[in-house]
Amino acid sequence: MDFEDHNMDFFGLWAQRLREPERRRHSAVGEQEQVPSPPAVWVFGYGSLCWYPGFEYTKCITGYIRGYTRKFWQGNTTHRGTPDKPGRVATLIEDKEGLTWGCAYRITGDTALQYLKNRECTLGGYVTIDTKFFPRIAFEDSDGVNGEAFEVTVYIATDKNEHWLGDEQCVHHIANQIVESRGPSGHNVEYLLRLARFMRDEIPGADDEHLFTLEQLVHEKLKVKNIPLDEVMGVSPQRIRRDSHELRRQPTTFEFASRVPETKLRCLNI
Ligand SMILES: N[C@@H](CCC(=O)N[C@@H](CS)C(=O)NCC(=O)O)C(=O)O
Repeated sequence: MDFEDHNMDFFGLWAQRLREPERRRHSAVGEQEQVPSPPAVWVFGYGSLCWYPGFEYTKCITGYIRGYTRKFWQGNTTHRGTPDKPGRVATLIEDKEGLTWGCAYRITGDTALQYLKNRECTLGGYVTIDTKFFPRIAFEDSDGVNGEAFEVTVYIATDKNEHWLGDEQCVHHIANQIVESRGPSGHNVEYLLRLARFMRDEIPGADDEHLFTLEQLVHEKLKVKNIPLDEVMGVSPQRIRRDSHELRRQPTTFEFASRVPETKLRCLNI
C-alpha cells in the first residue's frame, strides 16, 4: 500500500466513522451534531513540494498562482548543497504579470505544518505568504471548493534570508552551480529535472522559460562532463495521485491563462 492509498484509507475510515450514530456528539437537547472535522489548510507547492511533499494530504490538485514568477535564486546548504558549496532551489519573485504553475495540497491537523515549518523555514530560510490559487480544472469537493480560486499558504524565500543567492549575470552560471552541487537530500540536478518533469507530465503546455532553459543547459553540461543521469537522479519519489477528479489530462494554454482577467471563465476554469 503506497503512501497515498494509506492516506486515503485513513481519511475514508475517519469519514465513515463520522456517519456512525454513536460517533455524533449529542447537544443538550439531544439533536445530533457532526463531530467537527479538523480545519483543512491548502499549501501550494512549486518546487520540491511538487514531486516530494513528504507529508500526509487528502487531496492534490494542479493549478497556478498569479503575481509571482518561479526562479532558482534561493541558495540551499541543507538539502541540495553544503555550506561550502550551496545548491540552488526554487523560490518566487513578485511579478505583476507573473503566473506560476504547481500543485495545491489539502492538509488537516498540525503534523504536516510542523514538518513544513522545519523543512522549509528552519532548514531552508523560507517564510509563508497567503495568496489565491486557481485550480487548473474545476472540481467538486466536500469542502465545497468547485474550481473557484481559493486561499493557499505558500513557502517563499525572499532576498532577506541568509541563503539568498539572487540572479546571476548569465543563466549558465546558475546551471553550472546546479550541476556542481549535491547535498543530504541528493543532487541539485535531480531537484531541477524532477520539477521540469512535473511541469511536462502534469501541466502539459504550461510555459516556464527560466525552468526549461536551466533544464536544457543542465542536460548539455552533464553531457559535456560525461555524467550519466542515473548518477544524479536518486531514487524515484513516491507516486502522487493528483487531480483525482479529472477523467483525463488536458493540455494547458499557458498564454491564455496568463492573460485571463481576475474574473475567471468558470467553464474553462483558467
Ligand atoms: N517552497 C517551494 C520550494 C520548497 C523547496 O524546494 N524546499 C527545498 C529546500 S528547503 C526542499 O525542501 N528540498 C527538499 C529536497 O530538495 O529534496 C515549494 O513549494 O516547493
